[in-house]
Amino acid sequence: MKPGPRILIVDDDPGVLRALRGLLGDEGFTPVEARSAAEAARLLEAPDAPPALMLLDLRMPGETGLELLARLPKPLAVPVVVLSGEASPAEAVQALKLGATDFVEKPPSAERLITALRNALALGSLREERERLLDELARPGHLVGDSPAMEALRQLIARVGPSDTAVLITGETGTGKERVAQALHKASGRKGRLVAVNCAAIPATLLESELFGHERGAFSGAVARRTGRVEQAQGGTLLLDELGDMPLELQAKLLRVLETRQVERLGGTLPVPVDVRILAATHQDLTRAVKEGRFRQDLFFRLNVLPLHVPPLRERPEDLLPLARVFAAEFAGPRTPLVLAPGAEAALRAYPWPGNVRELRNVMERLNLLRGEGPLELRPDAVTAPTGTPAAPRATLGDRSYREHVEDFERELIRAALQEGESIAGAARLLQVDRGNLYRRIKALGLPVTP
Ligand SMILES: Nc1ncnc2c1ncn2[C@@H]1O[C@H](COP(=O)(O)OP(=O)(O)OP(=O)(O)O)[C@@H](O)[C@H]1O
Repeated sequence: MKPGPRILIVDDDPGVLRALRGLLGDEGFTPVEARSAAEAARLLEAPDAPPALMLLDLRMPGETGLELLARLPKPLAVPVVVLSGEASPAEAVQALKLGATDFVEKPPSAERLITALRNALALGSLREERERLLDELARPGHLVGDSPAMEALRQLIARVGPSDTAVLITGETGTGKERVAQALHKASGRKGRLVAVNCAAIPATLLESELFGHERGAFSGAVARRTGRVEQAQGGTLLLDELGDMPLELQAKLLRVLETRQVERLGGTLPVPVDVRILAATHQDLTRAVKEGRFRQDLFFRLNVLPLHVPPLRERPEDLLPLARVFAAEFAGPRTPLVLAPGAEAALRAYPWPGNVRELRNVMERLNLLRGEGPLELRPDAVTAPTGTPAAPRATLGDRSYREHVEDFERELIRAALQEGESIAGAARLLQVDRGNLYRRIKALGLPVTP
């Protein structure tokens, strides 16, 4: 039989140790004993068999339980249940503040003690699970997901990452193109930074100097010399996000940089050699843009050497739960597991996710904000609720705020403009607003960029 979890019992009283040893052994735990705080500290650090939990007496001669808790690194490496007896309630509260999970009065009732130990162990493994998930999310370029499509993407990234060739990353809005770019940069082993430029968010008039930099006095307002993003990515990777929105004349300049591997700052005379790997991302159909004369064919060929497509989330349902779990871990507190209500997984699969992974992340964030005490429960209505279909305006707000009503209206207006204008630039023209501002509103409202 597999030995049960190791419980480190810390008490100076041999009688108590003996009684606890018997009780815990009977319950299937593996007791380990320490008669002083110093001995406990040593056992906690044992690299081969660290205990799963520490049951700690507060009153001990020499270093007390509280003193030991105070000096252990935080967060505590193992859950701690304290035994308070002669110790005052104030000391027990102090122990909880120092990170103990629970306290049990001495002499403990067997039932109360075993429940406390089991709860603390369950909490400990939840914490570990959360740490693991957060770790997964924070690892730069790590792609979460169990679908065959994600696995294929990971393999492709490992293969093409180390080359210097340009990569064109395509996929709907929010599918994770930027995350794929981070993965490619990491796999490239290039020493420099990954610098991202969003070609749709920067006004067309500023994009050139943003990319290529300028010399002092190159234009009115150029009060100092500025290096462009291409140069900032020296030795690293430049991600041109929303490339389909780059104005035609800049496309020509970009092509020159790709061919000559040199940039010319605005107002500058000497070209600067650059060693930069170019990645481009777009949700647009560039072949169509080429046909319609909005995108240069030569640049398209140059960038399309290694096309990499990120499929929409609705085509890879196996990724839904792993992603939901990492986002739950990201937003919810350490004691909050994700609980799936009956029908929740089916609802996730049935929903078309027009905003893809970003939308799923928003759903998890909203769920966490609306949660009271208790677990983060994903119910089917979390995704089936109509998103932002505005009710006919009434003079009352109902259960929604003024701001939410206004945002609903804005969402519908922008959605319609995107549909009719066929791109952000087209929608901006229809609405007579600045393209960069419109782009930011689209993101803030959680709308898909794709018409
Ligand atoms: N496989 C994944 N694993 C973990 N996080 C992901 C994954 N895919 C997407 N995300 C997260 O979802 C969000 C949206 O992803 P990202 O910004 O990369 O999408 P995008 O395709 O570049 O969007 P856009 O077209 O709007 O620029 C980000 O918070 C990103 O970290």
